Amino acid sequence: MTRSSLTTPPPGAAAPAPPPGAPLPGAALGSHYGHCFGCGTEHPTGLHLTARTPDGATVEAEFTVGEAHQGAPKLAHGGVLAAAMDEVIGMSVYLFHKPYVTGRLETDYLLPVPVGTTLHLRAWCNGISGRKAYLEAEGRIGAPDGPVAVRAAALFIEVSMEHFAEHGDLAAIAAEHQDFEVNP
Ligand SMILES: CCCCCCCC/C=C\CCCCCCCC(=O)SCCNC(=O)CCNC(=O)[C@H](O)C(C)(C)COP(=O)(O)OP(=O)(O)OC[C@H]1O[C@@H](n2cnc3c(N)ncnc32)[C@H](O)[C@@H]1OP(=O)(O)O
Repeated sequence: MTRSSLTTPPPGAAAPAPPPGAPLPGAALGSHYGHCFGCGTEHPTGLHLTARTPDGATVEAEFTVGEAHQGAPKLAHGGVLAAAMDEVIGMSVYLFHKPYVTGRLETDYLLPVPVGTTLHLRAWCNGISGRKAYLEAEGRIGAPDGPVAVRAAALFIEVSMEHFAEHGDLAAIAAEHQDFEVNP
């Protein structure tokens, strides 16, 4: 992965162990919000990612490229692929049960991804330092060990739940998100 210093963890930044109550190895992760473009089941043209954690520390998901996701004819739009990376990375940092948002997302596009392709996504954390989480993801064509089409490195920043309250309904977020303390 070609990455900048901004998405490279500083020396000594390690990924913490999942906290008590974090999803167990093998657990499905579900959608964090029905209208989310990445994982929402109510979104008409979203990515509809379904994810699980094989080991409690990484996230795996699949995304099948549809007609609604084209950039060039019959090829996935690069921004849509970046959204898939953003989503699966967001799910992986959510394993630590704190709210984070994307600060920076760097993406390498290695292969074109045709409509109809199922991308096998994987994301993991390379380290956390203060409010900054350093994460990485890849998308492989057709199978978990297929050719790598997309790679991403990201810096996510921990925020308070009030970050979401300014524009959204915190009570509704809390109702969907039993895992998060609204007033920690
Ligand atoms: C819906 C409800 C959900 C509720 C619960 C969540 C559960 C989730 C579960 C499952 C997730 C599934 C996946 C979700 C979807 C994927 C995630 C997205 O797409 S998120 C949307 C896109 N991102 C934004 O909209 C951020 C917009 N930006 C901001 O709000 C601010 O800029 C923010 C919060 C990122 C930082 O602002 P500051 O004021 O809090 O903090 P400052 O001091 O500026 O930064 C802190 C440190 O981070 C560095 N930093 C910040 N941004 C940086 C950047 N872009 N590049 C490099 N460094 C950056 C700064 O230099 C600073 O570092 P130094 O402490 O000084 O060392």
